[in-house]
Amino acid sequence: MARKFFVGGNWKCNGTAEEVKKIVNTLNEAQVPSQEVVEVVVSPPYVFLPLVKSILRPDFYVAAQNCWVKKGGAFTGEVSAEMLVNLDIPWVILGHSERRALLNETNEFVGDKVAYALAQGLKVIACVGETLEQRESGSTMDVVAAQTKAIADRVSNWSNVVIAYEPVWAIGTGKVASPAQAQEVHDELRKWLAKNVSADVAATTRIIYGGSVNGGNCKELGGQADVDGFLVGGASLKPEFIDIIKAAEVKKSA
Ligand SMILES: O=C[C@H](O)COP(=O)(O)O
Repeated sequence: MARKFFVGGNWKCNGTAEEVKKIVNTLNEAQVPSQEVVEVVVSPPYVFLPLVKSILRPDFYVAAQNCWVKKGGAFTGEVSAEMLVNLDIPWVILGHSERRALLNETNEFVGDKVAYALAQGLKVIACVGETLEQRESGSTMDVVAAQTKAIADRVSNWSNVVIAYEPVWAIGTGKVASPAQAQEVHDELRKWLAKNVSADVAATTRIIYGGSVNGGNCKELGGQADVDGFLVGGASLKPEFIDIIKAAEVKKSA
């Protein structure tokens, strides 16, 4: 089964209601490849989820940027996976490096969240990636494997998981991984899945790249054999996000 190109826009903690409407209007008017070619998901801050869902074109989907690790209750400030399901929000981003670093989310905690969200029926964009220090010390694959293992230890059905490889040093820095660097890690990650999960999961799970993706570098990155799309931060707030969605065409002509 071919892996459908996936483009996610992570708006992080940005925007006013007016700005969000403007971004959605731009997306709604864009001519992009069909749903058969590319799956597009945008992830606004929590408070804007219902607004975005209500005005976004029907061939694009919404994602939350996080959710709680277990059933709701006395967890002030958290939003449960069940609430997202209740609002018909299909996707959630979990394990983003900003949350791992700023909110001390461990591999195990992220693994628990992924398993819980999937069990409630959400689809998950699970983020992994190494810091610059880890890359320079040669431990990129050990770090990414440990992050993925914490998920694999808790999840058996991978059909609703997209893995986002996001090297921390490339996020928001303008210092994008080279196509070869991205391909190398994606290939290693796929081999890790084949060895530790199954050949089928390795072949079918989409591994997308994130970190300073923009309208200029998306085609070459997207043309790599094991790069199945992108998780885009800064550029997803700009009209160039449409060019990034269109990069899905590189796989059609490959
Ligand atoms: O989730 C998205 C990533 O953190 C990438 O962000 P960026 O495109 O601004 O580097």
